[in-house]
Amino acid sequence: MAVLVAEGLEKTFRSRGKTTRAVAGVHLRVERGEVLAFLGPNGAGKTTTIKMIAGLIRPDAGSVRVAGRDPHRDPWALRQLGAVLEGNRNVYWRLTPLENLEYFGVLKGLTAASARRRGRALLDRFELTHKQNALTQQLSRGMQQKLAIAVSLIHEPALLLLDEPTLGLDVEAAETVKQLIRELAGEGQAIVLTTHQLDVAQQLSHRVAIIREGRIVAEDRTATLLARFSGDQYEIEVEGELGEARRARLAELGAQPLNGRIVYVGSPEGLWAVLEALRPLPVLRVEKDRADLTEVFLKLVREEAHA
Ligand SMILES: Nc1ncnc2c1ncn2[C@@H]1O[C@H](COP(=O)(O)OP(=O)(O)OP(=O)(O)O)[C@@H](O)[C@H]1O
Repeated sequence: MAVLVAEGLEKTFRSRGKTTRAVAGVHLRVERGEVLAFLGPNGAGKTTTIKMIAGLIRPDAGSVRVAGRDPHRDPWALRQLGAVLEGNRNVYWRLTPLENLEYFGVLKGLTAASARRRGRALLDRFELTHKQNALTQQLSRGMQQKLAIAVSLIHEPALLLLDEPTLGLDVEAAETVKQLIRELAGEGQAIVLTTHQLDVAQQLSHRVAIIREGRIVAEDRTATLLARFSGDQYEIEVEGELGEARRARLAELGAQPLNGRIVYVGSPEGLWAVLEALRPLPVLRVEKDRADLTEVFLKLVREEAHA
């Protein structure tokens, strides 16, 4: 069973005579152990969607099921959610990390003893034990972010919602948080990740959903989406002189020598013909042009804009 199933979500805001259709029929699905990167330009409807999933905004239409139940009707479903939204404001700066974990654990329905036990285990796991009695405001930003994630996991939720988990962190802290997210997913945690850092989304996500003007414009496995947008261009590097005859043959096949490389645009079968024509020159490198998530994102968002 999918941990999150959101279907046909819609939300229109009306304020001071202005109507904004923030979310216009969004479907999302996340399985156990899966990281879904939920991406979109500013104002696309991400936060509104996430808040509907988290039970914070009631949808005008559509449904949300977390571990099979509706967080808008069922407190049990709400307890299946953990969230770090809008920075790390889900922690109290004047409490210590352990106090934060105990406080939020009890708030989520754990007994004081089990909140403390689980809090200690999370501090250990997130390598924060040495800071358990320091004030949270005295921790580094990376440590505060790790604590925010630990707090969101105190009640062992089925679904974790993470908004910009690496924003503002230095390279090392960001790597630690990314590694943590990978490990959590590896242990079966279902995660929805919203971020404008597309490299982070590419590194962490199994699936990507891109929203624009309230609608999902692409939803697929990250690898599939990248492959779909990767070009048919190959670069080949060989050692030695090509010679006249070989150059002519390459031209027939649609391959062009360019700055010491051979550039070929075409099918994989055609590539074999090009390699055959290069025989017996030693091949140093064959590389396919690969799209990254930033290119995919920009193409999709622009494509839609022109549609
Ligand atoms: N409470 C509200 N009242 C009126 N309009 C709102 C409200 N919340 C959001 N909106 C509008 O709904 C649209 C979607 O906003 P939302 O915050 O969901 O976008 P987002 O994708 O999270 O953007 P960002 O990446 O900038 O955070 C925007 O046009 C926004 O101005």
